[in-house]
Amino acid sequence: MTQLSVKNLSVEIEGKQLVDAVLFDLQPGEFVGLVGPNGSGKSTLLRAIYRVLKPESGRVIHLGDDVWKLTARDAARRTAVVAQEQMGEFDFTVRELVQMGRTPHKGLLDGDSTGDRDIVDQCLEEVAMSHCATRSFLSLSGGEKQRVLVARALAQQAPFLVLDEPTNHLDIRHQLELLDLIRRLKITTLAALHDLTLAARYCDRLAMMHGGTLIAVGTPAEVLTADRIREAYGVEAEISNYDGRTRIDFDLKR
Ligand SMILES: Nc1ncnc2c1ncn2[C@@H]1O[C@H](COP(=O)(O)OP(=O)(O)OP(=O)(O)O)[C@@H](O)[C@H]1O
Repeated sequence: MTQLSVKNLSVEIEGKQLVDAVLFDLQPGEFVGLVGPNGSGKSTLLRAIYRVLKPESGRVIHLGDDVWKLTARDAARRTAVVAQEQMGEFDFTVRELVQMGRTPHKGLLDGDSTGDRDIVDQCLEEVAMSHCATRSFLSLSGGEKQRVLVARALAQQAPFLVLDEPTNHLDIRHQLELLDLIRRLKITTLAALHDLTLAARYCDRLAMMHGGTLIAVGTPAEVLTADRIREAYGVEAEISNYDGRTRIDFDLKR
């Protein structure tokens, strides 16, 4: 069964078409990278998928149900999100913040069970942040905050993960570790990514946006061609394959 179907999704804000009739499917366990230049509509598309921005038309079907018709609680059980503007202003400890990921699974008056605590511990461990469990979230560095937000999303144990530039703020080691973790967990994931080389290496498929439309969906090798990179990003690209890994050299001019 297809896990997620995005059907002719269009988003308009103040009369501007930001996402135009986007159509694609995600299969269970797939890691799909959403790529495209600044302002191409990646975050807007993701917001419509995780129910923050109501689409003008089209539908988002998750496991057979229209996500816009689910209750907020049901939606949170199905989709975990690491968004860009989620850093928050209220101060919690790292552990409290990750515990919030368990909320959709609990009743109004339920405390934290041992099971919940174990899940929180394990998620902090996954992102190598256990040593900061009692620290104030606001005192963390940008990259540490990002990893805690990933831990919170993992603690939600939703079958679908949406990440908006999850490697933002991360140093190279933590970028590799995070992408590796997502691959290992085999949760169906849609992630906006800027680094095309890393996207090619870790994603099963890529979806490329340009000017609000999806211009290509396919394997990294199918999507990342010099012509398409020129069309979307306005740069020249030389693509090579070294030991089965895609390498891309970029240039402003040929
Ligand atoms: N609330 C809004 N009102 C008006 N324009 C908006 C609004 N939100 C986004 N836009 C515009 O829509 C376009 C797409 O923005 P979006 O954030 O989806 O792009 P993106 O591909 O995620 O970009 P980036 O790579 O820079 O994060 C941009 O031109 C942006 O300025």
